[in-house]
Amino acid sequence: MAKMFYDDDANLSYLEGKKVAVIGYGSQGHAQAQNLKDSGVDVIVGLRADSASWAKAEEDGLKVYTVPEAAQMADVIQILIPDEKQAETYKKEILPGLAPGKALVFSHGFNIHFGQIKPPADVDVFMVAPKGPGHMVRRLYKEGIGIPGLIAVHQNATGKAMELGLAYAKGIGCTRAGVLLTTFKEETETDLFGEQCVLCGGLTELVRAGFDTLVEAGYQPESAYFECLHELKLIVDLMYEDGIAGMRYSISDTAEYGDMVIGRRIINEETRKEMKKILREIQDGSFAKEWILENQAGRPRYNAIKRMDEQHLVETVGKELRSYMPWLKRR
Ligand SMILES: NC(=O)C1=CN([C@@H]2O[C@H](COP(=O)(O)OP(=O)(O)OC[C@H]3O[C@@H](n4cnc5c(N)ncnc54)[C@H](OP(=O)(O)O)[C@@H]3O)[C@@H](O)[C@H]2O)C=CC1
Ligand SMILES: CC[C@](O)(C(C)=O)C(=O)O
Ligand SMILES: [Mg+2]
Ligand SMILES: [Mg+2]
Repeated sequence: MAKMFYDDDANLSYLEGKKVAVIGYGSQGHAQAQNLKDSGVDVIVGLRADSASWAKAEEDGLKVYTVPEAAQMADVIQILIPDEKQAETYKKEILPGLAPGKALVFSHGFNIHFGQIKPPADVDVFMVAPKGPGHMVRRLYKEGIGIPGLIAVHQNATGKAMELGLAYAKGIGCTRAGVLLTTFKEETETDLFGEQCVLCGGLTELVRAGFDTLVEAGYQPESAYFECLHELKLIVDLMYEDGIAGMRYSISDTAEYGDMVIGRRIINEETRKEMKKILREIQDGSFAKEWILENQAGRPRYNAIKRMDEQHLVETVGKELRSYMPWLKRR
């Protein structure tokens, strides 16, 4: 039976008298640091001395230090810089600031699970992983809404790692929606699988393929954009609120028949077989190895595909259409 934790299961007092350093002020860093601050936690931010984010974090009312200073000062150190940069920064700038009884925190298990970071045995190591993008972690917290999270303890040196982790999860708003007890292995593997096959890779490729098919058949790109990208959010909102069956309640019977019968031709046995293969590559470490090597080589594949995708017609048409929708929130 899955173990879930909610607001009443978490006590912020475990963070009382402790200083939390959030290392990095990107997607998750800015969200978690500000949510913790608004929850009354004593939080500082650790950045590179020449960081472009330094002034932004200060404007947001946070005290900023270099990474080694923040690691030295804090009792709880949350590493929120990109996964591929964490191991080096940890070794050079965070490890020297660790001391027995301190806590090291992650929002994704990549570096612990794949053995890139091996913390000393006398510190707590836990993960609080929001199941949502950082900008939504912040936006929804301000609206009084929570984003679900995962919690896992890798090392419990103090005997209080779980309590501290739950306090942290409450501080960033996750216990409002529910925090699931998991392991670093389960979080790492499911998170990588989800972002590759469904949430990001599967979705963006599906949108572009649908858009391209319509445009190549001579339909207006604007029509293809509304159909394959814009309306996706509205359909997903219904699934988010009420599941797949709930979404089907709102669409026409014609759409529902197409959903049930034609959808299976798009995501077919071959696709499911490929998903299983991708999962195996995540589980056996091949994907992690590939990503680490891609970074060591200066990201040639990442940069080339990113450049190409940014120039796709779906982006240029979408940019123009969205400029007439002033209600769309800007990051
Ligand atoms: N993005 C998300 O929504 C989610 C992310 N996660 C996990 O959270 C962690 C952080 O991811 P994310 O928020 O996307 O990261 P970002 O790419 O947004 O992090 C950028 C921040 O990291 C800083 N940074 C980059 N390199 C260094 C370095 N060498 N030394 C110091 N600071 C550095 C940047 O500094 P500067 O400002 O100077 O450029 C910036 O502040 C990862 O483990 C990720 O898997 C988990 C759930 C969701
Ligand atoms: C879906 C991508 C994600 O796993 C996330 C926002 O949860 C990430 O790594 O950014
Ligand atoms: Mg991820
Ligand atoms: Mg994720």
